[in-house]
Amino acid sequence: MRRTMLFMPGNNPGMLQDAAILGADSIILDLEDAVSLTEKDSARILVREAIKAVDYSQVEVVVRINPLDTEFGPLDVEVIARVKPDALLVPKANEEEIRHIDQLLNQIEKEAGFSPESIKLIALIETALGLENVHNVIQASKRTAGVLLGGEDLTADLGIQRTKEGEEIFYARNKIATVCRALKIDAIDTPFTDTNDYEGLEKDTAKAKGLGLTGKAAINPRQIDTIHSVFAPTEAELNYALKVLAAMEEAEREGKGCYSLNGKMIDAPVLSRAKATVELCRRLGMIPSKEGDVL
Ligand SMILES: CC(C)(COP(=O)(O)OP(=O)(O)OC[C@H]1O[C@@H](n2cnc3c(N)ncnc32)[C@H](O)[C@@H]1OP(=O)(O)O)[C@@H](O)C(=O)NCCC(=O)NCCSC(=O)C[C@@](O)(CC(=O)O)C(=O)O
Ligand SMILES: [Mg+2]
Repeated sequence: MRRTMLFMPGNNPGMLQDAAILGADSIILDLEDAVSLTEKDSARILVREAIKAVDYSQVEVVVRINPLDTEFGPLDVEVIARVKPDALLVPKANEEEIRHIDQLLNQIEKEAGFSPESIKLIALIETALGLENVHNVIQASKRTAGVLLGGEDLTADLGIQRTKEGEEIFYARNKIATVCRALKIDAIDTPFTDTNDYEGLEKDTAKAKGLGLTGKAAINPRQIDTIHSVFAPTEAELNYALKVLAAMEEAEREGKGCYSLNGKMIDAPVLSRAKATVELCRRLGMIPSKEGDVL
């Protein structure tokens, strides 16, 4: 699961050291915008050494590289891929760049003796062109495991203002959620940048979830619990899903093909949503995982 992907500057040793125990599903060790030009080389070395030395087995380790057309990008791929992070996050992703990185990784994996395609890619969609081409961007590599929406850069590219309400990124969220769902990969929402506004974060996360995004980037550990709680089904949703499944079992016992719950017909989409809710609750440990324990 990638409910939370926590960004941290790749030049901050303290943050890299503690990153595994903060509770995020993924951590993004950033070599791009959070690191100044003068620190790019030292940050790359620090991130490489952290991946070698720190026990990150509890979290997914993602490294945001610099674009390949900068002097830093190619070296980021070369140096970081050799220590086998779980994934690289590709900023301002476009088709060509994803294809090129895929080829570089093929070569490195072969030389290093890693399994083919063991290093995944996450495409950071933060340009108008990337958004319009998102389907092709994803399909440029079989490694693409998710898309992350970059709201700040995208709105800058569109020449519009970024607001807390986020109406201006409705289309981007919608498009990314739909394409990712169609291609069965994760759709991660842009970070909420006011780290002290928990209510705003909760509303923003709920909006993204409501449109079909499957997780959200974070920029501070204090944001993790709020995001996780929004992405967890509520008690009411779980109870309803359990009732739907119980009604289905009863209908099956009675040989009925069609049945209702509290007067509402239960059809295939309702059933499949109920199964997905129960499955998610099991994965989150909200209910026991053994089949039959609950129903
Ligand atoms: C925001 C702030 C400065 C606040 O600092 P504060 O000091 O007030 O935080 P406090 O809460 O007081 O910290 C309490 C304790 O947590 C530790 N701690 C804090 N943050 C932590 C963290 N992230 N990871 C691990 N540990 C952390 C801290 O070290 C301290 O530890 P300790 O001293 O031991 O108690 C800080 O969080 C921070 O730097 N965040 C990351 C910023 C970043 O990576 N930005 C770039 C990526 S986004 C981006 O690029 C998006 C996009 O691509 C997309 C688009 O386009 O939209 C774009 O282009 O924009
Ligand atoms: Mg950005």
